[in-house]
Amino acid sequence: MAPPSATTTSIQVAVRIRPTTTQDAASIPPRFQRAVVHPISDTTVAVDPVSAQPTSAGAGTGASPSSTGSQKKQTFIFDQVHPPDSTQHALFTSTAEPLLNHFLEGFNCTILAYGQTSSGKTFTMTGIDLDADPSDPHNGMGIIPRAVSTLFKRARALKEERGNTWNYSIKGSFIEIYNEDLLDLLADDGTGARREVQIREDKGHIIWTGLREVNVKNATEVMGLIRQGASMRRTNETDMNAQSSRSHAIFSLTLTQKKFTGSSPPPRSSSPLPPSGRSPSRLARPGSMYAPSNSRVSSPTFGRPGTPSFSTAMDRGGLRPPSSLGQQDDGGGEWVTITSKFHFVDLAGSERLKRTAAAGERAKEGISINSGLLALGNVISALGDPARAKTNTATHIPYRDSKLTRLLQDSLGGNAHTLMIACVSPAEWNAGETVNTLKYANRARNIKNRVTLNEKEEGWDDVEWLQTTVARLRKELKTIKENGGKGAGASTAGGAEPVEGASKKVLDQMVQLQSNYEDLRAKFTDRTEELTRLRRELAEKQGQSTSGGMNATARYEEIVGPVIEEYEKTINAMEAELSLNRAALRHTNDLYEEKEAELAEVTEKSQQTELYVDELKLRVSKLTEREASTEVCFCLF
Ligand SMILES: Nc1ncnc2c1ncn2[C@@H]1O[C@H](COP(=O)(O)OP(=O)(O)OP(=O)(O)O)[C@@H](O)[C@H]1O
Repeated sequence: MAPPSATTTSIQVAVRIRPTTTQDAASIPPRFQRAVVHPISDTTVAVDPVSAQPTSAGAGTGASPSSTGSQKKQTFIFDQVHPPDSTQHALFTSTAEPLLNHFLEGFNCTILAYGQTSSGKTFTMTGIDLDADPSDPHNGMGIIPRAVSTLFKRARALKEERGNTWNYSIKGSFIEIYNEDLLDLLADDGTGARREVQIREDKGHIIWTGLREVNVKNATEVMGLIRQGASMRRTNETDMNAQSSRSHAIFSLTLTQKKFTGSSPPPRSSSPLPPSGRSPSRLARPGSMYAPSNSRVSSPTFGRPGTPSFSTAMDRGGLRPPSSLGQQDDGGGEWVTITSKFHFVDLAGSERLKRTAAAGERAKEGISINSGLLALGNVISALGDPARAKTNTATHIPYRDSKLTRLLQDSLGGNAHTLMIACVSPAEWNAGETVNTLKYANRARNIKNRVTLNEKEEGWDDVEWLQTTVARLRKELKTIKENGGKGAGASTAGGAEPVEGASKKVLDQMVQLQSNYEDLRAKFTDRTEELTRLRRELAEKQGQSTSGGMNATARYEEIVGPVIEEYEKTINAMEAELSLNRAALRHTNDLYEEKEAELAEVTEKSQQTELYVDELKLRVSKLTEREASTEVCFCLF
């Protein structure tokens, strides 16, 4: 269920009609080369009647044309229609650019290029002239490079405007689905082997695990990743496209923003990400901002559930030993993390195997591509079913029928602003596929997504943050120890060791608790996932039972029912244990604070003693001076 703050938004659909290409001239029989797809307005496209029923292939392909023909002109309405002469820049500004605003606000976004083989999907998403200037409106760069360049420009401007109350980091990943295998296009272990990526579901949200996410600092670095991934992607020559994509590819950007919510600006040292090259400050968190760039990670869940806030601890000075802070955090606020994902999806083209003259491996690829697209079509059909929208009933959506639909679950009917670009060829030869594409795209317009801001306060549920905090505290304790219990930067005369020892003990306890907490959470997630799966299967069986098979369903219920019950019990127990664990962590944190306060007190006393000693020393030297001058006077008399 979407959180109450979620808003409903429809999937936007833009159609792009590509111009006639030289490949068309070479591969399409001349009499079927005429353009039959025309924009009627900015939002309407028409497909002319295909009167002549082409029967022979010509052009040496030996294949049949795609269309069985239509005697009527067909028109379709979309959110946008782009004619063959629309430039890459114009397409970008009207489709991707507005989505970048949502992305920067913290919403997930997806752009999906859909269409038959050779309809211009890769040209639209990636384009050509990849070494050119992405801000130049005249070159052939596609949506991804332009979006990346714009994103960094905007992020830099925001940084300048907001100063140290806001920080960001960006990561890129690139995967492909090839023959139903999900592979990491950026994984490079030197062996040339491709790494598999897994899909998990956590409380209804899709998580991709095992993929390499690379920290990127500028558009040039992102372009490097795109080139690297594109070179790994399976492409091949078919009769219809000299460089046909044989896999579905998804390039993703993850934007992590840290926002300070206090009324007054946070102290410089509490900024989680230094603007440039500075080493992380002592309050830097979470670790992901500084994660080694080649780390293998799990993607963040979309719309993580609310967590008990850690703000109270932070407000009280939290885990910061005041003795080593050096400055006060009197901003009275807290850091909030906003994570958003932008998926750029370039699907492999739907194709008629006969027409692309596919055989052997090519045919296998084609079948796999088509089955993924078929599953996508079924998901779009189910989600876009007008009856479903009207009655608001929960229909079964067959996301699990393919890796592609599973991956895109959040983008289709889930938590994302999604734009589909339906790419079509203008030629009569392709009219059948074009009409199919337009029908699917039209149906996709009915799909409603529920978008919500992926915002969370740093807190007890944020393992990454807890880890960084513990690491930081350890470092600080070490500093205190090295300074002989004086605290970082303080000059005291010792006396803090016993308190420091106690403080360390509490900290160790906290680390232990945190690790237990993590284990427990992982188990909890697994059980919940299993339970969701069982429930869904049961619901499916129940759904099927209306069309017969009552006995089988009853038997299934008999078997699965107790298992579900058992899982529910375990999950309840785990939830209780998790909350106990959180309470223990909180309690330990309070203890830690107490010890830290004691340490600060001892440190302060030591400082006062030192001052007192200095004062005494001064008095002694003054007295000595006075005595000496008295002696001189005696001599004079
Ligand atoms: N808008 C356009 N302007 C100029 N050329 C285009 C345009 N769209 C596509 N093309 C050209 O058409 C050919 C096929 O395009 P592209 O490879 O992008 O198709 P595709 O849909 O990705 O195909 P596949 O599914 O087989 O990978 C390419 O040579 C491309 O440069």
